[in-house]
Amino acid sequence: MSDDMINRDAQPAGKVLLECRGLTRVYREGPQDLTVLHELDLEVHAGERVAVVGSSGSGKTTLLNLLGGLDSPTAGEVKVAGESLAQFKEAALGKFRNRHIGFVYQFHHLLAELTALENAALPLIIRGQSRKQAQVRAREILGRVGMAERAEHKPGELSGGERQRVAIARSLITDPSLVLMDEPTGNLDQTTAASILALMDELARTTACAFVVVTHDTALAAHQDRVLRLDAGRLSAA
Ligand SMILES: Nc1ncnc2c1ncn2[C@@H]1O[C@H](COP(=O)(O)OP(=O)(O)OP(=O)(O)O)[C@@H](O)[C@H]1O
Repeated sequence: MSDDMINRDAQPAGKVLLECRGLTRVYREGPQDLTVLHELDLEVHAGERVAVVGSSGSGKTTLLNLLGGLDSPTAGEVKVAGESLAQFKEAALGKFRNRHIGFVYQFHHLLAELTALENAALPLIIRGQSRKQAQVRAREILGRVGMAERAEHKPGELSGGERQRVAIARSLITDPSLVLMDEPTGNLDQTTAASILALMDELARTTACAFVVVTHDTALAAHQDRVLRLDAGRLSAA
């Protein structure tokens, strides 16, 4: 058995980092209710990587938003690191997110007027670190996603894949315990996508960071420890 397989087998024994019980999201639009997630249960362990696949409109982004506290469930509960997200008021939730959760959005959400370095450093500055300290760490993490040479460029001067790599660096800079990714390799060529996968592997192994990755990329999904399919509001093994 390779070292890689030994590590993968060991991961589910880690503590439960993310827990959802009876998670339900109903959109009330006009006369008809749209139930996108229906009493969904999910557990993700520290160091585990889970892919969520499903057809367009099946509710993958809705699920990710609930897991990260960007949206509130109609019913049910999300716990991250043992804490129920529902207990937090907005400012406290923001702090909790900054401490525990990294996001990579489908559309990277970088700030246009900041350089790649400044964008990647931002979560640490929000957390109260000095600009200088934050930028040293940002330079390091940009190096890990192959973006050291482009650190001084603004998003408008970068390609789609380069912007995505900056967004990934920004999501990882706080050493989060949970990273939520919406189509992280959507814009990337195979080589860059492979380097992102390698980085995720290393982080899951060395920092016990857990990943929930929404994707249509079958190679990316197959690379995760578990693949779940979202269909008719429920999750099942794919
Ligand atoms: N704010 C909203 N109000 C009403 N309906 C919504 C809202 N957001 C999403 N929906 C609907 O909920 C369903 C799930 O949307 P969601 O974006 O979660 O799907 P998805 O699986 O991420 O899709 P895709 O793969 O196309 O990105 C869709 O039918 C969508 O139209």
